[in-house]
Amino acid sequence: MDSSASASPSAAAAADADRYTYSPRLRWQPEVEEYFAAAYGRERFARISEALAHPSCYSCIRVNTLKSSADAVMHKLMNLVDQNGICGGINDLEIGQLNGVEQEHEGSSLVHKCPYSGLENVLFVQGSGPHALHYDSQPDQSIKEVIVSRKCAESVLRGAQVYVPGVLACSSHVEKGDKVAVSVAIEQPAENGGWTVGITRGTVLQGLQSDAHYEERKGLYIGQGITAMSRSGIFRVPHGVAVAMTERVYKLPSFNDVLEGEIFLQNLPSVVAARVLDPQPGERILDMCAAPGGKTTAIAILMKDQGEIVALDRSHNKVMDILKLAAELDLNCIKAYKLDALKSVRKTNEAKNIGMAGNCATVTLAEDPEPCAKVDAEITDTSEDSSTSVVQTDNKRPDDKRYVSKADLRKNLRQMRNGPGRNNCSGGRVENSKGFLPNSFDRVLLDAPCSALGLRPRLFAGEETLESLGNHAKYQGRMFDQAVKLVRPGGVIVYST
Ligand SMILES: C[S@@+](CC[C@H](N)C(=O)[O-])C[C@H]1O[C@@H](n2cnc3c(N)ncnc32)[C@H](O)[C@@H]1O
Repeated sequence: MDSSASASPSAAAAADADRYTYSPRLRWQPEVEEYFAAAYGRERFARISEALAHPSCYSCIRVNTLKSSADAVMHKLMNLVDQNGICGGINDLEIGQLNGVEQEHEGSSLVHKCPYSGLENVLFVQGSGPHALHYDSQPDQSIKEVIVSRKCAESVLRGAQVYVPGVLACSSHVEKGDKVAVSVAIEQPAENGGWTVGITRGTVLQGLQSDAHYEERKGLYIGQGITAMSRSGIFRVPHGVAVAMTERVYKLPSFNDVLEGEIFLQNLPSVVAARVLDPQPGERILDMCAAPGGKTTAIAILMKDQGEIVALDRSHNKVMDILKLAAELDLNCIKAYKLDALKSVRKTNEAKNIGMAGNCATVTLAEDPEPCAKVDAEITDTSEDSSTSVVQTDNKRPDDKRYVSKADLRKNLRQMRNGPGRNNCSGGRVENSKGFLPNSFDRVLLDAPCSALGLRPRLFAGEETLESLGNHAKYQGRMFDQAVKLVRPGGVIVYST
């Protein structure tokens, strides 16, 4: 490289070996680091912190047992590994090293059944890493490079390709088909006491020490790949693969479009949460923070798609995600609604006023000619208390767009008695819910939103302060109060985070 041109070849090689490695150090707010070091012990927290910056070396797959069996899927996955190497191009030699012996069939050694009782629907597919990589360069030429965002790098470490929006900077003169080293730009302390990435998208790299964040990227190389477009293309087109990874620090299975509808990639603790809830066919279940629906669909499958799962999320688009996933897995017992879980207990006097027998007053009716998303926006924008503004109509002006007539409410009630009909399918629509009566669910899953500090790999943890961590706990506590009210006496609540 230019920067080491004046050094001896062996010194330059040593500097390169040091530079082109993956040895990230997770950054925390100093107060948070101190807090955890005191809580866990300094050494243990250092180990936790180091482990968080690396991905898990296996993928966990939940089988949709309504469509297939664990044995059948295991067989198919083994064949796929043998035929296509879904494990990101692990070659025979590495497979042999991974298992200590030369393997004739990769699949049988890489796909395993979960050994824990009650989790017979779970399979593990083994990946490998970290691998020490050799980054190629032409004699007398600097290595061509691409710098990606942290989020992009976290996905690449889990097996994804580099997509266009994730690229921050690129060497000059990169053409389609060039081999590039891929590194990641991570937030650094800023002068104002905050954090900054400090690279403007489109920055040109010269392979010099004067390049953007040259020093800081030492030890942050996640692999090597072939560019799928030129430098100008990467910064011109809105989407698509920018770099197809050929060598990775971590080789993990990629399940893009593999056995769609038959399998779902899910972390083991999430599978366990649904299992512990132990839902029974025919029951009424509430999943309070449900998107994108991983646990909701696990629950539906455990219930053999019989009964009712009410899946809530406060985000319109995320409710759409739940509906899409349910459709993909062919599950019909899931009803997803947009609702702030902090307001999921319906006020009982309101229910009496409108003679509600059930619990769900969907604001948007099947016959409503306006897309629900529009109604959502109106409600969210105009009222702090979005869940109550719609039905308390008596004091509303007739021209108020949020006004819902008694006829509408009666229609709504009829609809509830008769079932959701076509309105239950996604079709781009999302229904609002008014909340639910106390004691009205057999089981409640509260998978509360959290700091996500335990999600691996995590390359930066500086955004959380002690105050924000404390606030998560308060928010979670308020949700738990709602869950307690909604479960029937003798019912079950599972709290997971
Ligand atoms: C941990 S994720 C849930 C993951 C989900 N249970 C699964 O297994 O796929 C937390 C979810 O809570 C939602 N959320 C956050 N605050 C909420 C609130 N007040 N009411 C409803 N949903 C909320 C977020 O939109 C996010 O989708």
